[in-house]
Amino acid sequence: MSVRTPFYYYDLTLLENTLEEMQAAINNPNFKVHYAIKANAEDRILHTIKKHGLGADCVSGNEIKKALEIGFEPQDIVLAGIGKSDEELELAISQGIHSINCESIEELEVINEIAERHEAIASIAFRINPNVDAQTHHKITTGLNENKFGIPITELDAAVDEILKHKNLALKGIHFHIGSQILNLNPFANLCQQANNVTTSLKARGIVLEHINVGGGLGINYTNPDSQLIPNFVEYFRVFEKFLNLEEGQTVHFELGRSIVGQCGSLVSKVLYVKKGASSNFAIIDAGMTDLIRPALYNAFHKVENISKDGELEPYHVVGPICESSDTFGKTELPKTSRGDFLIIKSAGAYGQVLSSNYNLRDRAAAIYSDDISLENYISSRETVSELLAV
Ligand SMILES: Cc1ncc(COP(=O)(O)O)c(C=O)c1O
Ligand SMILES: N[C@@H](CCCC[NH3+])C(=O)O
Repeated sequence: MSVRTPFYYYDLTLLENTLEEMQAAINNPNFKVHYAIKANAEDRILHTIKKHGLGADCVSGNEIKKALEIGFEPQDIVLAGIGKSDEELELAISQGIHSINCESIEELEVINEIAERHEAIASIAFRINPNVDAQTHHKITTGLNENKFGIPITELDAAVDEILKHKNLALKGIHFHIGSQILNLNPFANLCQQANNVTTSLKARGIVLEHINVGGGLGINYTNPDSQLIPNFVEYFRVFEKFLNLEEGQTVHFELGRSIVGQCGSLVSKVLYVKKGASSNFAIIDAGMTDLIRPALYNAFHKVENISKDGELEPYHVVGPICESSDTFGKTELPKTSRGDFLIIKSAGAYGQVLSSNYNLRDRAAAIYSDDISLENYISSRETVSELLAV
């Protein structure tokens, strides 16, 4: 198999197991998960997810097109985004997707105009900013007043007044998404409380919604991934079972991304050079921030392992080849590492490959899948440096 490093390696068995465990954790037939395509949009990943009965949460017209191409039914697709273009709204309305999550009162006018042109009634869910602290990294917090997302909860009444004026819009649901990589479940309980306040006040106006969309956000274990390859979905869904007040027949939508695909992907790279540094040696690898930007963007930690060597651990600063000082995968301990060793950067299945770029005019990393070749076979078939350089 001739795939040049760096490449993404996806363990499809782990993905299948994660999906099975997630579906088994759902006790309520009215709970439905839409996978957040933004986390990983590789065809084989999407086909696997679709096979397990999930819907698709999209944030652009191209994500809708991709979802349709994979075979997701329009009724299983939702669209969010604070800046949807007219073309994206046209696509969503002409395809008759399940709902458009509307993020501002200003957007309603535009959606109505497009729906009218299509002689359609657009199904709307208001994305509400609940001002709930997700207790995660500030750059991936989305549900605080200071964040750009959603309609402030204080403006909900005005938004309802506005939607009722438009004959081509139907208010079907509400939507929230408070942030990502959330490990403490309390914020989700707080979110339920806010959702209950909203449904109560809408009910007082005679409006009973078809669905409540609580977004995504469940985090994964980056520090010690092997100790928890599959997140605790049981506890996660239990929060919503316990705290969300539902009307008969009301459905609850979830938009999970990271918790489904995060642990099944690794970035596989090769050590190019080991050079002496001031406090520890630099292990310079052929993967960089163009392949996985999370460490540079959020100081995110991803566990790095040398899968070519065993032995006593030494400190290394693992860095990429890009001309940016933020192009680092952090300081860690590895067995004595040398040129040609394979290093894997773990937990890279979500917001990894999708966020890659070709800065420095670098090639983008390809993907290989566990059912094409196991990682062990791939590595052992390329043992010498000359073979490595020949791929
Ligand atoms: C609206 C919306 N839904 C769902 C998600 C998926 O979040 P996560 O990957 O944390 O589950 C995101 C990303 O944070 C989002 O912005
Ligand atoms: N890109 C972020 C998550 C953002 C999710 C999109 N709202 C990350 O890697 O953690």
